[in-house]
Amino acid sequence: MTPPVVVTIAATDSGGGAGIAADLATFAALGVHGACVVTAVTAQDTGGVHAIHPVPHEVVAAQLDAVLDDLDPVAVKTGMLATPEVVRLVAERCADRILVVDPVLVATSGAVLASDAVRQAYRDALLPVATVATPNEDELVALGRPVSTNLLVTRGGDIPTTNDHGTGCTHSSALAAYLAHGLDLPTAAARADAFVAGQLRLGKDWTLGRGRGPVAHVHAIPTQGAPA
Ligand SMILES: Nc1ncnc2c1ncn2[C@@H]1O[C@H](COP(=O)(O)OP(=O)(O)OP(=O)(O)O)[C@@H](O)[C@H]1O
Ligand SMILES: Cc1ncc(CO)c(N)n1
Repeated sequence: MTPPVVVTIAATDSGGGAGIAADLATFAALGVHGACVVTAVTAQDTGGVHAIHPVPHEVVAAQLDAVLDDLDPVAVKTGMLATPEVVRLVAERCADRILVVDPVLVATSGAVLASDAVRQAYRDALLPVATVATPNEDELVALGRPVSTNLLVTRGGDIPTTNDHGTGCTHSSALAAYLAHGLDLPTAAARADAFVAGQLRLGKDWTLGRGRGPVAHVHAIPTQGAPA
């Protein structure tokens, strides 16, 4: 059976925990084909965000045109959009699809990932056309109320771990994947919570990097067959 297509519009994380890496790993795990539109390149590790380099607007638009035209994704998930122009572009081009907006404004590390103009564009243009938005509590405050869309406010959880970098991206991607498979919003939301919890449990004792490690993006680590 041909899998549904979901496109993530987001930035890279050189540490592999958040952003596009998290999104594509989650899509693959949940049986959807993932396409990706890269909005920015970040220099990032388990300690924080060191640099952000936005991709030129026309290159973002060209990626989005290519994917929408050829692969016809049933669902779109947005992560870090980097500029107000890209926020508006997504609102214009993707309003007729399942649209999961993770308004990436503030990372768990506290790093500020968006300007005031980006925030304003979310409020004016993108949130009103979203199927659902998944701000964390800091982002909800930053967006200000009221926001006119279905809101699924994310907040940590009860699994004790410091390996939680990328949980927000993983959660919103899982939500988009389950919606793409046809589940209703409450069921998709419950499954997305369970998926993230399972991945957090898998990686809770890992020692990757010196800071807040990535949420697990693998599924089972083979004990046999690795090169000696
Ligand atoms: N410690 C935890 N135990 C169980 N579930 C968790 C935990 N941390 C996160 N989650 C799940 O992941 C979802 C997203 O987490 P959170 O709100 O912390 O993301 P975030 O702040 O956007 O993360 P990031 O900026 O690192 O991507 C939560 O709503 C919850 O379902
Ligand atoms: C690229 C990227 N997207 C999203 C987040 C939010 O955690 C992050 N830290 N980095």
